[in-house]
Amino acid sequence: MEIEAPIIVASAGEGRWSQAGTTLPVSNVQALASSAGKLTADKIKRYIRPDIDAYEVLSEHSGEVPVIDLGKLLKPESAETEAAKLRFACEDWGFFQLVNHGIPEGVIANIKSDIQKFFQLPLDVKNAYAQRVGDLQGYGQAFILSDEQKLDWADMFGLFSQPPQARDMSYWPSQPPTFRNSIEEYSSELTKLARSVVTFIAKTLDVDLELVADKHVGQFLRMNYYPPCTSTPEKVIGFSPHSDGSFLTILLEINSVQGLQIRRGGAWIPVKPRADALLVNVGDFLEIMTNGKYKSIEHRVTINAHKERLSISAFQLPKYDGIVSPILGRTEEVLYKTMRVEEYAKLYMSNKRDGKRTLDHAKLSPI
Ligand SMILES: O=C(O)CCC(=O)C(=O)O
Ligand SMILES: [Fe+2]
Repeated sequence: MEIEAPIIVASAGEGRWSQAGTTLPVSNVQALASSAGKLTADKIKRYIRPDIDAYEVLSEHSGEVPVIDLGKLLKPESAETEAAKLRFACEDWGFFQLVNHGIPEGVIANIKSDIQKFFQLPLDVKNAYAQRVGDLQGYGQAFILSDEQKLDWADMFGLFSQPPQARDMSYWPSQPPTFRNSIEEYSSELTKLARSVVTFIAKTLDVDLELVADKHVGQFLRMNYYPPCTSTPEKVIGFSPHSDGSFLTILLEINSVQGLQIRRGGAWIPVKPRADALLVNVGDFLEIMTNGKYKSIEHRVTINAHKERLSISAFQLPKYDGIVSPILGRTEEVLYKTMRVEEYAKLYMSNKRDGKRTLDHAKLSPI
């Protein structure tokens, strides 16, 4: 089996956002994982992370991730209490489970089923899709740690899906046959949902709604596939620690396999997947805009010895030629620089994703 094929990572669509990063050719991990017998020490070496245990994992707190009910935010009698919870979630956790989100069950079921089918396609078929969009560049997946190239145990496929006028479905895989339709429906539902969440977040900030809501204009969707790793799963990472280079991210955990962990108080808290929720997190741009009041929290994905894990991330993005500035810092000490979105995006793509490096660049006095 050919395992040195390029990773399924690509992006296309919304003009200049797609020029910010480069795709690095790395091995397809799903194929590598299924060649278990041939998974030699040498092959697995690039995936081993000696620092994986640097911080404690506190599983007993995994049920504490805040839960926000969109239905309650929409009802006048419960809106105020729920908005207070939303403010706390953004300030204190940077993450929340969104329930009663209103996305039709059928839309979720279709995207889940089609993404699972997509990753079951033969490697050469998936690679053909990746190569088709490859020259338009995308997210890389290799990390340079102490002179040695380290890789994440994941395959990814990502494309811009919004704004609608920039959406070109022909870049999306046409297999399974219902895939493009599922993506289109999910993407447009998510765009509506993101606007509503952004509006509620803006209300919690006590600033001109337009200042915040206008910042969210585009969406990048990325499917993530983490194969099981029968050899040393505890030393291999699915997704290196990072914070998201987005305004907000909305995550659907496709097959409810645990793996995502979020940084809190110097430890990692595993997130318990909830089939009835979407997981929302504050991204770097929102942290900058709120002058650090709302936190873009570091997170990572661990992997499983026996079960594959699938997810789809929807990054809500600001205008590429816009500016991001700490609008809430006017009456207090300003902690972040005013930056061009393009400048930040290029910095983000060029950095290894070890924690909050890119955000540190945006701080006036980096810690
Ligand atoms: O797969 C996950 O649960 C998280 C993926 C993630 O952190 C990302 O796409 O930025
Ligand atoms: Fe992330």
